[in-house]
Amino acid sequence: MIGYDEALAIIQRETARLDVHRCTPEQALGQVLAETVASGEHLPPFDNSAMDGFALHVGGATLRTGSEFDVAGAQAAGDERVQAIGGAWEIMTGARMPEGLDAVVPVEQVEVLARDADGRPLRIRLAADVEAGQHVRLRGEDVLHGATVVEAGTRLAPQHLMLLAALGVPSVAVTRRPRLAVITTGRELVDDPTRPLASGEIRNSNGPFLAARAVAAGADVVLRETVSDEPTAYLAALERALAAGADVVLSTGAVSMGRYDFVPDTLRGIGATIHFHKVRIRPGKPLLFARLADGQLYFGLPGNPVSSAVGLRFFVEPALRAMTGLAPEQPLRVPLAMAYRKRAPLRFHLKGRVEVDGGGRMQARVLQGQESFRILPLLAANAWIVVPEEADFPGAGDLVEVYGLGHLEAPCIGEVVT
Ligand SMILES: Nc1nc2c(c(=O)[nH]1)N[C@H]1C(S)=C(S)[C@@H](COP(=O)(O)OP(=O)(O)OC[C@H]3O[C@@H](n4cnc5c(N)ncnc54)[C@H](O)[C@@H]3O)O[C@H]1N2
Ligand code: MOO
Repeated sequence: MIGYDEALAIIQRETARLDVHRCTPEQALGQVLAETVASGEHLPPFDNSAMDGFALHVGGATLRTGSEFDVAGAQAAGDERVQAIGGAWEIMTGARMPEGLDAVVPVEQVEVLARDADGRPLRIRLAADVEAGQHVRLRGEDVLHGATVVEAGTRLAPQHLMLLAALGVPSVAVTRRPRLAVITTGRELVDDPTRPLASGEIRNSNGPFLAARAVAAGADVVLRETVSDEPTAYLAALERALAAGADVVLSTGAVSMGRYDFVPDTLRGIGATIHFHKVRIRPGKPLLFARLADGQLYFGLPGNPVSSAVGLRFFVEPALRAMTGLAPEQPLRVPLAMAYRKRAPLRFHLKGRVEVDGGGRMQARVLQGQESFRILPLLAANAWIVVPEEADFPGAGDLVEVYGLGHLEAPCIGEVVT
């Protein structure tokens, strides 16, 4: 049986970047940039005023309170380049600075001494000193033409769209979203919530969870089906998954030691390469990772609900990152709130809460109810706490690794709940 780091290295070795296409930045929201974007424009594109007021020429000295100026013209946002020859120019926020002027005095710091018949100011007196450069936003002050603004490997968020729009970037190169299929196995499973359970049946909770988590992880779910414990029914579902274009197929159940655990043998029978089966982790030890004959990745997740969640979070999500060009994750390291004794020399993935104590310090608390069939404690969890194989009894205050509930979500920080 291999350890987690070895398993992760195999997944990364076996995972290739998906193809790249160009689309508008808005269409690329949530996707990962495949090429670095450099600015083709200055931002701001011209020197402009940060205030409604009057533009002046200051030069090397300070213009003193009480100085008076005739108003030579007016500039509003959208007005084109204009040459100023002395005097004050009435100016609006965002308007292009008249050439030759280098400062703006806000309208609140000016006394208007005379106006024309339409109420436009003709002469002003300064009610405050004015320094060169004040309230002027310089061309290229935010972004210079040619500067790198978004690196390849960045997942585009709304703030990237704001900057790319400000710079007039019409299209970006992004890696397409991975397509994923979920096949839940087990003749005990019931998908219809209105159907009463017959003896021995349970409801399928892995299917809806994994499909929702896969979407939150940046994948498109192209198929979700439940099959009985019949290899033929399973193979038919797998064929439909591949026909739907899946890059990654997940199944739950039928990977352990039971008589109906048909997934490994059935995969071998269709020419899949099984890279590993069973990892030194809890929960989720019987996890299987394979490559199908046509190159698609296959994750056989154990059937217990939390085992399937751990399999998705710590095995499938790293593969989705590698497929889209996101760098491997870095966990937070947070002190444990209370000592935790592990019951086996395995790497543990624990339902946890990151909390802030009374002194404002972060702590990670292992929740009650760690068994892999227990779903309810997941609702109190805001993070996964990972305790490595070699640490058997980490004490209060020892640093442990903390991961968000999904790879695109930072761990939340909650209040201490007692
Ligand atoms: N003799 C051994 N038995 C088991 C071992 C072992 O090493 N030796 N490992 C245990 C561990 S750990 C796990 S995890 C499970 C994994 O079993 P399978 O992946 O083969 O899954 P199933 O047996 O089909 O189901 C396990 C469990 O999960 C429930 N289940 C399955 N699918 C769903 C679903 N879609 N929604 C909700 N619950 C589901 C299923 O009814 C079982 O209770 O094996 C242990 N046994
Ligand atoms: O490791 Mo199993 O995944 O304990 O439930």
